[in-house]
Amino acid sequence: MIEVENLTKIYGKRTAIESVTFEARAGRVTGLLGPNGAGKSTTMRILLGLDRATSGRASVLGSEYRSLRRPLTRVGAQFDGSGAHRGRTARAHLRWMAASNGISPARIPETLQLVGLSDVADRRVGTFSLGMGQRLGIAAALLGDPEVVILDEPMNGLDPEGIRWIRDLARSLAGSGRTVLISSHLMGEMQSMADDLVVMARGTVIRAGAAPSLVAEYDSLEHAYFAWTQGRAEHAAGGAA
Ligand SMILES: Nc1ncnc2c1ncn2[C@@H]1O[C@H](COP(=O)(O)OP(=O)(O)OP(=O)(O)O)[C@@H](O)[C@H]1O
Repeated sequence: MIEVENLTKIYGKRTAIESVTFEARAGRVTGLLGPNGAGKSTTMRILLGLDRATSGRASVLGSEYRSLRRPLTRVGAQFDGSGAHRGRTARAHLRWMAASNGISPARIPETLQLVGLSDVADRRVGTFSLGMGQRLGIAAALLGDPEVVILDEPMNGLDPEGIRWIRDLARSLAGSGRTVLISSHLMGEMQSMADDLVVMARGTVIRAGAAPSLVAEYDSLEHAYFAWTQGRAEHAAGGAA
């Protein structure tokens, strides 16, 4: 369970997010959507204790992330690719993460298998494709077998097979009772993956709720998304002057 309540973050004179409120529930995939600059990453960073809120509250499993004990066994997050050192192998990266978080080494081969990296586990991360790097980031998120999984643009750089894999993974994580929060710009994928949606624009939540009812009056999530966010992107799309 993720609860975000009246969350506001101000950087200098810039309000990145304002009074953001939503929940992501256990057993469901919650899709976080919004144009560039909407505040999705800021919200996720605060949820993960990587940044402090100016005001408001963000809790995971009933506590602030920073106060969770052995957080990687409670909350797994993939943010900005894998974050692994380029000179390390995938296995060594996971070994280091497991050792520094009290996670059983037995989880390393299991997780490598789960993300499809067993065959390249002993290659240096610097030789990985974008998609392999994404898979390693997801492996790190799942290593501690957490109850809450947060994925920021996990489909970036993945081929169609990889995208389908993420969709199935998200569904199976939610199917086993986990809370899954995913941000993405891929509307077709979000439509087939998300039970609930949180749509942000210019730092605020403009729609939140069960995906089927939010999208009901539109042909697709993509149509709905454009109707909701029209004129609310931080930067207007370039056109002829
Ligand atoms: N460290 C920072 N200092 C100043 N402004 C920031 C900082 N981080 C984010 N912002 C601003 O806060 C707003 C929200 O940015 P954020 O990265 O959270 O959006 P986003 O929805 O994740 O966008 P994207 O889809 O491009 O990743 C933007 O206007 C951004 O410029």
